[in-house]
Amino acid sequence: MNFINKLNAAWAANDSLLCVGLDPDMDRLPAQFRGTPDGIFRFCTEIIDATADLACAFKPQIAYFAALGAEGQLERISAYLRHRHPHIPLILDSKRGDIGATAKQYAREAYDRYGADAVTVSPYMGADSVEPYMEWQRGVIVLCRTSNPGGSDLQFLEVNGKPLYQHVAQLVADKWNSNGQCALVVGATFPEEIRAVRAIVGDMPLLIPGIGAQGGDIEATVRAGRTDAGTGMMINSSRAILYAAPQAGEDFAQAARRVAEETRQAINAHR
Ligand SMILES: O=c1ccn([C@@H]2O[C@H](COP(=O)(O)O)[C@@H](O)[C@H]2O)c(=O)[nH]1
Repeated sequence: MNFINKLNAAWAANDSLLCVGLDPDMDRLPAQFRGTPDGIFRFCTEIIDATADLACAFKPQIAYFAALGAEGQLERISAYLRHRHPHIPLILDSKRGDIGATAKQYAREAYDRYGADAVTVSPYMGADSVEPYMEWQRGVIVLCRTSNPGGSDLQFLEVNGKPLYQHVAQLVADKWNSNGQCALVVGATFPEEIRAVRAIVGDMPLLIPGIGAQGGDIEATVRAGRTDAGTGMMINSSRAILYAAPQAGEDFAQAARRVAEETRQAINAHR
């Protein structure tokens, strides 16, 4: 099943637009997972099992694995997700961008090594830098209006009367999405920009990081980004779920589940 079909099915099956981010930070892992050879694998798979019926996608950010030399554990996490929860898409957040020959290797890394259903890419180097991803017939999620304040430095520059991020949205909608495999990253910290992007791209899915630890407003995000069908979004939360402070009697996975459920409900209240 291709990425968009799988995403549509997960939205419906779990009644969820919540994407659970997998950003394992060694300094914040529960003590039992630190300093062991497979601690990241065990932590992430417990989070996956605790939230798989509440999520429309999982999004590992590759830096958290690569920085620790834990790419092998990410491979095992991806295989685990495919085996145990095959209906939930895996989005590899790697934001690569390079010349075509190198992009071909990055695409292989994402789709073959990690078996990702979709991968985030930077549009900055243009069409030939994303073409190798398109050849795989999987999901390609292009950075458009990122959630960080510094994203405005370039993404808000006026070009021919409109901000650069809107040109990116238009380019992806008109040209790069010819096989219907694209999505865009737009931050929850910028709901007006979500609204503007939605108006440009129709029903194209949006990956929306920035709620939870970054403080984005869930209601404003959902109102701005929902499609007529009440879907169209993968609203990501990573740290707020992974490191939810356990309440009395809870363990870390139960706390993660509680926050994931609260977040899903908060999103669904405005769909
Ligand atoms: O514009 C962007 C693009 C990607 N991210 C990534 O999403 C998560 C957010 O984590 P939180 O803990 O929920 O803040 C993280 O992996 C970022 O690299 C983003 O935040 N903004």
